[in-house]
Amino acid sequence: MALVEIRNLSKSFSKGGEVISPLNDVDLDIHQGDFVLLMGPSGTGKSTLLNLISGIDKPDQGTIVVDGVEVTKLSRGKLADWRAANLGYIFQTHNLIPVLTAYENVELPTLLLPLTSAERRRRVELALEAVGLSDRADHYPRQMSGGQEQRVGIARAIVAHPKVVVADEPTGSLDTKTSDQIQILLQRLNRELDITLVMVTHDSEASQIASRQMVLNEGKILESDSGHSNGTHSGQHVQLTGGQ
Ligand SMILES: Nc1ncnc2c1ncn2[C@@H]1O[C@H](COP(=O)(O)OP(=O)(O)OP(=O)(O)O)[C@@H](O)[C@H]1O
Repeated sequence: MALVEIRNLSKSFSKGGEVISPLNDVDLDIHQGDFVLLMGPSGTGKSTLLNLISGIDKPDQGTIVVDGVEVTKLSRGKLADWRAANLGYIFQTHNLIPVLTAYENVELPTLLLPLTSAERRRRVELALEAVGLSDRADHYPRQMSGGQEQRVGIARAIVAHPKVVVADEPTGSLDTKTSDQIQILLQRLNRELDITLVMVTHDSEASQIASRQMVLNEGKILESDSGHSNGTHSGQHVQLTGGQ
């Protein structure tokens, strides 16, 4: 069984008296450990698909099942709980809270989970370590570079140990060098922590780091076979579980 099963998914919007249908009867299976790249021209529904997978928006038709839970059926209240425990979201602009430190920004999502304070601290420390920012825990966003801020955004997305992490153009606001570093970090998190990732990008070079590559156009998803196989990584392994 796939980790994410999308069936007959359709979504339309009314815009200026016109109906736009970015997703039209879409089927897609995403498996545990996949790193899916979602590409396509502007306005073709890539963000719409991420918002449906993460339960931020509801489809007009179709179902999304994540690890056996039909997300498209959950009530608003249940969706918030489900999202806190199962879904990580990496934004293009990291959306960090400026008056909180890196540690506090990463800790935020864990406050919604039933964790002891010791377990919460352990998870935040491991997430910061996974993105290479343990030494910046007490820094505020204004004291960090754009790349470091995005690392905090990534730590925040993985701290709850979500089943799926979606990323909407996570390198879209970064320079080429920083963007490459963030992509390599995402690849490591995918390979070493087995984090399932769905990433929207306009950067065709990102096909180097993903295991599957898809293009969304005219309401449909087409998968190309140019993604890289998700082999075992031989480098030093990071971990989110603290070895337990
Ligand atoms: N809430 C909304 N109300 C009306 N139209 C919407 C809404 N959300 C998205 N759309 C429209 O749906 C289409 C798909 O939008 P979406 O943001 O998913 O595209 P995208 O592929 O992510 O684009 P980009 O690459 O530019 O970010 C666009 O025409 C957009 O204007």
